[in-house]
Order: sequence, then structure tokens, then C-alpha cells
Amino acid sequence: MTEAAMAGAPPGNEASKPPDFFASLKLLMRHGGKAGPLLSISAAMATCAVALELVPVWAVWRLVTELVSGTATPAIFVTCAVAALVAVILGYLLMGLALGLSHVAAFRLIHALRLALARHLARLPMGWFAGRRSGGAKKLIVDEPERLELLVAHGLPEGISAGATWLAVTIWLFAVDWRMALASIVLTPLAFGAMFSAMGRNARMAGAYQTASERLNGAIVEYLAGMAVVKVFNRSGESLGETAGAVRDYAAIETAMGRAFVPRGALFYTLVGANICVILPVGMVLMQTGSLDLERLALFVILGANYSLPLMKLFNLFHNMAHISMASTLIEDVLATPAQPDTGVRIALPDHEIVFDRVRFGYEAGTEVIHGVSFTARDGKVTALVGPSGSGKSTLAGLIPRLHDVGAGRITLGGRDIREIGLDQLMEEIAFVFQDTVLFSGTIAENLRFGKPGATEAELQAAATAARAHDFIAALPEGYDTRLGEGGAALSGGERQRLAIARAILKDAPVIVLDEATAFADPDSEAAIQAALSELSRGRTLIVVAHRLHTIMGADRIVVMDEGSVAETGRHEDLLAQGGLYARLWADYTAAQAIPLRGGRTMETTR
Ligand SMILES: Nc1ncnc2c1ncn2[C@@H]1O[C@H](COP(=O)(O)OP(=O)(O)OP(=O)(O)O)[C@@H](O)[C@H]1O
Repeated sequence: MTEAAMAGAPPGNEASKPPDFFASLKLLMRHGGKAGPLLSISAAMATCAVALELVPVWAVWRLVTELVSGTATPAIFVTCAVAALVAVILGYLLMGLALGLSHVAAFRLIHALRLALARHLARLPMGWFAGRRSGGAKKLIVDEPERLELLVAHGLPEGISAGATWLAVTIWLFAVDWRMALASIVLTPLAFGAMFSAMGRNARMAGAYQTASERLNGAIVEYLAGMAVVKVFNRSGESLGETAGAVRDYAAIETAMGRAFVPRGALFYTLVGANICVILPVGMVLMQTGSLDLERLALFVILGANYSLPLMKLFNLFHNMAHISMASTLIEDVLATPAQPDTGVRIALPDHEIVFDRVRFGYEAGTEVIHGVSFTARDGKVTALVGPSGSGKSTLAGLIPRLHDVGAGRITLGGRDIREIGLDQLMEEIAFVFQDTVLFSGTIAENLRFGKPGATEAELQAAATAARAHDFIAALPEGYDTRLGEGGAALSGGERQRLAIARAILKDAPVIVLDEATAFADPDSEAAIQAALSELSRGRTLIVVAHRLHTIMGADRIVVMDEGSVAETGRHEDLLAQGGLYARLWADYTAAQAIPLRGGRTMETTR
């Protein structure tokens, strides 16, 4: 595992090291599972198929020698022709089967790797994702495992079969005449020398290629996600410096890799097929000295000249080996990144009181954003976090379900440090409604069941009704089976939030953390959400991050944050009476409720 992976640095840093050419094999051995036997059978079949490809060559040699010695008969012609035909048909069948099996093995491996990556990513600390663009993460799960298809489905069966057949025929040719055998293989090591040199050059550029490719992916994903902004500002892809730069850099590195590879790759291709250029002159000289007969010369001219050709099948594999190895190295690194520490222990909690005890935290080393925060969110009560923008409210909320771990101090739930409680249990204890409502592509019912996978129709409806979401869901063409676009784009902000609340209600967790739950709601749906929330909060420990201060006027305790520290705590009336930061925030808030527009019109503000 790289240090970069340990530190959770952006992929670009990991990619700057050269690829490990054995990383793919390590992945295959660790995650291949049942792929091993399939691949062995596939390689054996492919070896037979390649050996059969040599039968027509052998048939031609046989006929030539019979013709030269004057012993050719129609029966020999027919035998050779039938043998060649049968061998060709059988060879195609075997190769087809071999490739079929190797593809099954490859897809199983890719499937296993994607699952392993997806499971492992869900267990990594959020800090690992910081600085990573969504395009890069998608590439890691979707594109990188895909690269192994070429190696497993083609490279291994074709490589093993071509290599094994080449070795067997070489030994045979050496047994027939070592001098001519040498002439037949002398160019092959040179060909591989050229190929390895090309691979080495590509390997040196593979890190830069990976970085450029990830940057391109990230830039394109952001460009598409921000299409509305691109349109309203009437800009195009080229005018976005990052997107244009990413496309240019990617093209440049691809071109550089092509330039480095093409001449050497072409040399490999030429040298593998050029045996005849050595066989003929050497054969002529040996014939003239009387140490080689015509029959043997014919064998080398026909067989020796052609038997290396199956090695050409490896060209495509060699060409892509740097990329494949780079992808495997990145997958290996991610899978080796330590997961978030998890005791896995289930603990019986006496209550669900949450205590922040001198908590310090920073997203990046050396930059602390929470400076020794202490407060208690009492069991079954509503605790509100308020404060100016950037004061650390969302950060505190995110520390409760361990989206990040505290740097110093501790957070307890029911008297136990949340790091002692197994992550599975902790996630069961807490429902979190995010500031940006995350809905997945799929039906509304599937999105709701994210809170409770086995929930019945009745439970779904009850949760949606409590979240004041049932009516708008029922009005949709397919009700709960209505599919949402990516991120639930077809719903309004208020509707999305009510779905998120329904999901939290369905989860029925004793602790609820709401981050700006009413931020996108219109006044009508805000009232509905408030009603849903008071229902949700009954008997539960509720922590609400709020900007709309009127929504938390009734909170049991308000914690006022200022620049990462607690400025004051208390109930609404007490804090107003104190005349401190909360009183100032309240004054600003109530004043901002009615900002005069030109002509005396007023505007409802969100904050
Ligand atoms: N993912 C992050 N990486 C680095 N710094 C972050 C990250 N998220 C927040 N911060 C920083 O942490 C500090 C607290 O941010 P936080 O979002 O918790 O404040 P907030 O009070 O919730 O703000 P707002 O009301 O605007 O949502 C800010 O200085 C912010 O820039």
C-alpha cells in the first residue's frame, strides 16, 4: 500500500508511481475465486487450438517433401487436406470455447472486484474521499476493473497457448537441426526486447496518463452536472479552463504514449514475422556446405517461418499492459487502505444521550475547525445547533455518525465512546438527514427502503404520511413505484427533503440528526416538515442544525457555535435575554425575514 493511499491523498498522487506489473496477478489470485479452474481449462483448450493451427503448416511441409522426393500420391494429398481441414475446424471450436470460458472467468473477477471495492469504499473514512472528484471514484469502480478483461479473457489463454506451443515447437526444431532452429528464433528475443522497451516507456508515463484520465473524468462529470450553470452563463466546454485543460492534457499524454509505443510495437510485429529473412540465407549456406538436406530446409522454411506468428496475438496485451497494471495497482492500493476502525461490538446502551466532550477536529492536518467543543444533547430532547455560516454546525453533526473521527476529545452515546460501538450498531442507532438530500436513481419505494430494507408497503406509507410526503407521492403517475432520475431530479427541493425525512422515520432510529432539513422547503411544505419533525422527534434524541431560527425556537437546548467553539447554550428565551451572539443572530434573522425590494415589495429569504 502506498503512503498516498494511507494518507487518503487524491488519486493523482497515487498514480504518479509506476505500475506494478504483477498487481493484476495478485488481484486474480486474491479475488479470482472460481476463476482459476476455468482459466486453466481455457488455457489448455487454447494451447490445443494453437497447436492445431500448426497442422496445416505441417500438411504443406509434408506435401512439399513428398513432391520433392517424388512420392506424392492423391491419397497423401487427400489425407493432408482432410487433416488440415479438421484441424482448422477443431482449432476454431476449441479457441471459441477457450475464449468463452476465459470471458466468464474475467467477468466473474470484475464482478468480484467491483463488489469488493464498493464494500471497502463504504468502510473507508470520509477523509479518504476528500479531494477526490466523483469522476475519479466512479472510474475506480467502473473502469479500472474493466481493464482486467483484456488480460484475463484474452491475455492469459492466448499468452499461455502461444507461449507453450512456441516452446514445444522450438524444442522440436532444435531436435531436428539446432543451427536452423537458432536461425528460426534469433529474431524473437529482439522482438521481445523492442516490446519490453515500449512497455517500459509506457509504464513510465502510466502515472501521468492515470492522473490525466482521472482529471478528465472528474472535469467531464462536473461539466455535465453543472450544465444548467453553463447554459445560463452562455459558456461552452472550451471556455471552462479546467475542462478544456483536462481534455488537452489527456490528448497530449495519449499522443506521447502512442509516439513512444508505435515504433517499438511495429518493430516487434515485424521481427516476430521475419524469421524467414534469417532462415533462408542460413539454410542456403548450410545446403551449399552439404550439411542440410532439402527436406529439412523445407521444414524450416514452412514451419520455422510461421510458428512464432501466434505470439503476435500478444501485441494488443503488451500494448495495454501498462494501463492494466496501473489499474490493478490502484485497485490493490485502495483495497489495502485501512478501513475506518470498527470494534464490531454491540453494546446495550442505557439511554441515547449524546455528549461532546472537549472535541477537537480538523478536515486537514494542521487546520483545526472545531476547538474543544463540549455540550450535552439530552436523551429524548431536541438540541439545536445554530451559528454563523462556517461556525462548524454541519461538522459537529457529521461527527456523530462518525462520518469523520474526532481529532481529540470524545463523543459518547449512552455513556459509551462512539468509537467503542460497532459501526453497524452505531448506524442503526442514528438516522441522518443531510443538508443536500441524496436520492438514488430507482423508485421512490426503493429510496425509502434505504432506511429499512425489509419495510412493508404499509410501513412505507405510514412513514411517508408522517413526513407529509404521501400525498405528493400518491399524486405521481406510478405512486411509490415512480422512478426518480439521477439524484431525484424530477422532484422539488421540498419534496426531496420530505422523502429524506420519511426515510429517516422509516429507519426508526433512537437518534436523529437533521442538517438544515427545511432549507429548501417552501413555506407550505416547511410547515408540513415541521409537523413531520415534531412527530419524528417524539421520544427520540434529536439534533437539528438550523439557520431558520424560528424552526428551533421550541428546542430544549440551543447550542450557539462561533468559529468552531461553543459561544453560548440555553433555551430561546434565555439566550435572547442574555443579549449575546444568539440575540444578534435572532435580530438579523427577523430583520432579514422581510427585505424590502424596489417598490416596497418584500422577499422571503432562506437564511
Ligand atoms: N469537507 C471539508 N473539507 C475541509 N474543510 C471543510 C469541509 N467542510 C467544512 N469545512 C470547513 O470547516 C468549517 C466549518 O464548516 P461547517 O460546514 O461545519 O460550518 P457550518 O456552520 O455548518 O456552515 P454553513 O452554515 O455555511 O453550512 C468551515 O471553515 C469550512 O470551510
